Amino acid sequence: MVYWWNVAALLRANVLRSVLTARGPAAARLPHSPGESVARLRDDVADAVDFTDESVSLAGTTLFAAAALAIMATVDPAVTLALVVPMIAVGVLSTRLRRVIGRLHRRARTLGAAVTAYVGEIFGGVLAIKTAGAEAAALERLREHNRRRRAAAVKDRLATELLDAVTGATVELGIGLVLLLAAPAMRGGDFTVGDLALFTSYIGWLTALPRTIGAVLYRLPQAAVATERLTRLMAAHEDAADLSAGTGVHLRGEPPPVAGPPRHADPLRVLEARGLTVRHDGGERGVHAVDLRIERGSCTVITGAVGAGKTTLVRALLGLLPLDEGTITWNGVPIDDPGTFLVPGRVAYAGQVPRLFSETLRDNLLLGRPASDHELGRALELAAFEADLAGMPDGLGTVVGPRGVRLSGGQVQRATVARALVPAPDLLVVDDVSSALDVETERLLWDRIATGGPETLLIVSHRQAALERADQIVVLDRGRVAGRGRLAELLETCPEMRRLWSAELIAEAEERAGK
Ligand SMILES: Nc1ncnc2c1ncn2[C@@H]1O[C@H](COP(=O)(O)OP(=O)(O)OP(=O)(O)O)[C@@H](O)[C@H]1O
Repeated sequence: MVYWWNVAALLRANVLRSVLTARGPAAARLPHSPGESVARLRDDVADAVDFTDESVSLAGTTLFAAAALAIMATVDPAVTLALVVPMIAVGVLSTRLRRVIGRLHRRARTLGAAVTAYVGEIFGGVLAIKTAGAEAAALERLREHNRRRRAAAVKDRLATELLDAVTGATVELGIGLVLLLAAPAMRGGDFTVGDLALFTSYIGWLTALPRTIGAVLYRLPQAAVATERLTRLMAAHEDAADLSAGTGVHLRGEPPPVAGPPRHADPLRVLEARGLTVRHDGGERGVHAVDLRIERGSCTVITGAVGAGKTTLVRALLGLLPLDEGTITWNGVPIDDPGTFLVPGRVAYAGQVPRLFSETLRDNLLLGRPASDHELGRALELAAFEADLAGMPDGLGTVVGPRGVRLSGGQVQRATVARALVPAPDLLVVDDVSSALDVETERLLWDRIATGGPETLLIVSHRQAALERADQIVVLDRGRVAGRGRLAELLETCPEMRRLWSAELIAEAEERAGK
């Protein structure tokens, strides 16, 4: 049991290590639904470990069976040979059925993961389903997913049980054969009662062999499917050897302390991107040939209409999305893998959709890194969170609930910004926080960050407070740069900026009037 869980932990840790640290954007490797990834870490890991578990006993069983066979052959070679024949037949049948079982198993796993993914979506969207009155439709869809999964699982199970039954039947067949073949020899006195006792006790060892081989054989295609599905979550250059490599997984006792992000030798002077192009699904949507130059101490604001490509640009720059074209340099030196270079220590990122974990506020800010309460307090103050913290009886020990449900949307958003500020990055990147923050709170946030936060800022925003303080605004329109410069210049030269600005003035005036 300990072996089983240790191997499972090793496989899961290796997949997670690769997802979190391997070069290249992890988003490109993960399936669209988190439920599918979870299903792989649960079911495929179990399949792979079951196979290795069975394989361990194969060596011992083979040794005992070989010894039993040798002893039995010296007593009566003919009867012994007759016992070997059905075992070979089982071996041949197993080999034949392997491909079929592999196909059926792959289908069962895919449909099983679809059910998990859909249940995950239902839990994530309970409110949306209820407000749309779509409970019946959602449940019917779940039933349909389940029906398909059940049909595939029954076929998969039938095939494996059939093979198991056939291998099991060879034991009974073997005993019958010994009785049948040894009867004449016993009558003639050549096969003694002692020989019969020896054969019937050894037959167990002998028949354990096809049973074990059968178990290994029918688990082999399942393990192959599982290994393939797990390695597909890992970086492109990693394979089954990396999946099972002993990479120092800590299995017993207290885990060692996590080191904070390293301070890098070459602090930011200028981060430059040229010709950044991302085509979502190979089409027009995304960003096209965007240049960006971010100098130390500057505030750059990316703005544009809904769907203009702002998030895509930021994520492409940070290596979170695969680039179709473009180069990125740090102080003039090309970065060949932004995903592992533009990370805490150099850059911190607060995404548009904030993610908190079901832990305390302190753990959410630290994420395992070392930092004093004083440093946390400073980050929270920069993120305009200190008044909220003062109102929390448990302070930094407040448990925020799954995804931070016990906090307001604005608190989750600002806690995420505070988390990005804890490691005091060279460059702070914040994607549109305005959906959860009112105009005044957002203004306070930018004021605080501008006076006491990181020197260099890259902000996605359409708010006046951000646009007015920008040294450089990049206006995106349908994935392309429509204008670049300070607000005053752009209001003169860029029609898209004028349109966005007047829409923003109206929206903020309405918000202040409480509409
Ligand atoms: N993963 C994806 N797959 C396919 N299309 C995508 C994907 N992500 C974004 N898009 C599309 O690319 C375009 C740009 O999206 P993006 O999220 O970058 O815009 P945005 O300016 O950040 O929008 P918003 O203001 O709503 O945040 C949109 O048309 C969007 O539908």
